[in-house]
Amino acid sequence: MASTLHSFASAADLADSLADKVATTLSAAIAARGAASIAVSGGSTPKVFFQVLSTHDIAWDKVTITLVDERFVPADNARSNHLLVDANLLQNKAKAARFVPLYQPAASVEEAARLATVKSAEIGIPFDVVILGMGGDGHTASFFPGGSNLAEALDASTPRGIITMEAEGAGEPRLTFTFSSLQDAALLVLHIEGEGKKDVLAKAEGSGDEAEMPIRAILRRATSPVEIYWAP
Ligand SMILES: O=C1O[C@H](COP(=O)(O)O)[C@@H](O)[C@H](O)[C@H]1O
Repeated sequence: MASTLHSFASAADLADSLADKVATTLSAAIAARGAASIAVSGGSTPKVFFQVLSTHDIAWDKVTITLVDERFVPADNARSNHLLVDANLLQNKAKAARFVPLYQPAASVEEAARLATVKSAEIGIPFDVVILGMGGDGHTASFFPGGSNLAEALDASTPRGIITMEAEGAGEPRLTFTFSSLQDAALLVLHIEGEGKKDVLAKAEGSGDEAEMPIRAILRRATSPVEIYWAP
């Protein structure tokens, strides 16, 4: 499916525009079905966008928020994506939203993935909005190059849900929605910032294996168009 690049003069401009687009999409879903869903990324990039989105006038009590991926760490760990969402998105008007965490306090990451899959199945499919990020190594969600379950995660026939991922560049074991869960969102966004990420994107758009740069799976095979939001 095609992708469209939306470039902005600053990260603040990007955050305003992306928050407007997401708010409009969520509100349209609520008008049509009485509910809306959004899966967001962690990392350093989405913080300002989260803060702006949290102030939008949406029927947040009808919105379910989850994460595209998470570290196998509790929500009070400084590296938790849940913590980032709590501090920046589940604030202001968005406090009324329901949050479905991927981390579960289970004995193993595999058991946590199983429990998270059960809990996330209550969220309607497909997602109304998915916001992906991208690492400098071309990973997105927790689809890491060299990841322990990368082939399964990227296989379009792997069922919707959460699987585990371990990789050298990932730090802790990870929990990630599969490619099949994310690729058909009504609004599928790749949010990246900085010249370095633009270079990584250009490389990913070239030829080469998906396993080397897993973002290629989204760019090449997502059934929804990929809206790329970039600022320097
Ligand atoms: O590990 C992760 O990193 C990516 C990118 O993060 P950034 O700090 O370069 O913005 C993120 O999309 C993913 O959700 C996160 O778990």
